[in-house]
Amino acid sequence: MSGPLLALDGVSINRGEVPIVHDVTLAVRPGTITVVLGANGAGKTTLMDGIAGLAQVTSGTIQLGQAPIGKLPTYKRAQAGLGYVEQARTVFRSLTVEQNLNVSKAGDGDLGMAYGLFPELEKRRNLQAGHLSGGEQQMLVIGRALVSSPKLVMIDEMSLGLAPVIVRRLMNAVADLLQFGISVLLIEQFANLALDVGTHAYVLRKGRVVFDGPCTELRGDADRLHECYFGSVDAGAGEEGLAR
Ligand SMILES: Nc1ncnc2c1ncn2[C@@H]1O[C@H](COP(=O)(O)OP(=O)(O)OP(=O)(O)O)[C@@H](O)[C@H]1O
Repeated sequence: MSGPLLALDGVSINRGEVPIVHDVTLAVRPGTITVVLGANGAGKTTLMDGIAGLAQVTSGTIQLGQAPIGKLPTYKRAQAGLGYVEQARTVFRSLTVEQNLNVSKAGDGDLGMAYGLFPELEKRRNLQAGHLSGGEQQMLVIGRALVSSPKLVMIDEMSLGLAPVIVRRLMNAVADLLQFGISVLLIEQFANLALDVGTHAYVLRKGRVVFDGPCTELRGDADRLHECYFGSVDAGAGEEGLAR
């Protein structure tokens, strides 16, 4: 496929009656990790929720491959090949690892990719998910998104509350997804980690795209990143993610 796998054109999204995301045009090319960055409250999660059908898209178009998916219910977007790892790291605590994966399995999906990416999970397949560490629970949540063989996975802030060494392990796994033919749209609070694995980056500020370019343009350039996040006036709060 030569065109983008996921293409948004002029997309605006509301939360209830409140416009949050404005006129976003964005593309994820096949075989790439595309990164969405921005300060707290910039609208990153709302953007992903809109793509998944969990927040109201008020204008614009969303295409997955050749198919317009912007008016489909969430489960049909998932059937069309869209996986979504939401920010809340929710597992069924009393079910085993394998049962958690099977719950998410659609049709002839299988667990091979999840276990291939995270051998830790295969070793603990019969353990109740509530006994997993935070990092392993995040692996399980990502693994659940893989059992339906998605074309593209959106991952929202998988690093929340996890130690840096675990975050790096997860980032490596995200990079490995490309070998399974899965492209990624990644929201990450630790900008530099995301820019290390990503190909293309967008930065959102107040719901609008203020940067659209290769990750290499932002990698290691704290001043540029700061300006994208906060503009030249708002400098100050919420910079903890920029340093890592
Ligand atoms: N359910 C909701 N109802 C109304 N407003 C909401 C709702 N969810 C989020 N918002 C508001 O939308 C704005 C964008 O929030 P969103 O979670 O999309 O940003 P974000 O960039 O993902 O931030 P964070 O990094 O904090 O998750 C914020 O001002 C937030 O208060």
